Amino acid sequence: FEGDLKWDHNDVTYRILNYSPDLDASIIDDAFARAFSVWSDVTPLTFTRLYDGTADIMISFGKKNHGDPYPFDGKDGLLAHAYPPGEEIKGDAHFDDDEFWTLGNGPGYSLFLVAAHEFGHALGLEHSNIQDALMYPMYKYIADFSLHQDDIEGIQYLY
Ligand SMILES: O=C(O)[C@@H](Cc1c[nH]c2ccccc12)NS(=O)(=O)c1ccc(-c2ccc(I)cc2)cc1
Ligand SMILES: [Ca+2]
Ligand SMILES: [Ca+2]
Ligand SMILES: [Zn+2]
Ligand SMILES: [Zn+2]
Repeated sequence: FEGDLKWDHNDVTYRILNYSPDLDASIIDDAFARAFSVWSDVTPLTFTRLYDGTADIMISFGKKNHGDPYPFDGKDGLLAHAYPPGEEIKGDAHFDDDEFWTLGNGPGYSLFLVAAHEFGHALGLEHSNIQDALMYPMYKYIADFSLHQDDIEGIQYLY
């Protein structure tokens, strides 16, 4: 998944291809929009939602084998993955629908937090070794989330 690529345009587009049954569609739409604004707040990037055709970041939920060489693994373990910027599958974000997607601190994983992390990868970021950074490789629930300086430096280095 690694690549030191970045988007060659700032007006990045995304499309939500399908939904998880765990949350209302409008809640999922909003979680993704908020996850994109985490990054647009600190860069010249804009994120525009498309409802058909091909967008840079094609978002989908899937289970186990879902059409690429990186199958998901059932509940827990792998939560999601996103490809670094580029054509076709590059930039796309896939979420494991064997997870229970939520927003609060209850059981399951925060779709907002995981999406914000995945979109970091979709923009070209790799993992951080700072525990409080969004791009740290381990999921943890954060109530009132804000980007860590390391995340900001990383994305501003690229864009
Ligand atoms: O890191 C990921 O994006 C995926 C895919 C992946 C696995 N190995 C690598 C190595 C390099 C990049 C991505 C991945 N791994 S994951 O176990 O599904 C995972 C997803 C999100 C997070 C995460 C979410 C929210 C916060 I805050 C911090 C980490 C940790 C781990
Ligand atoms: Ca793409
Ligand atoms: Ca999983
Ligand atoms: Zn995939
Ligand atoms: Zn990651």
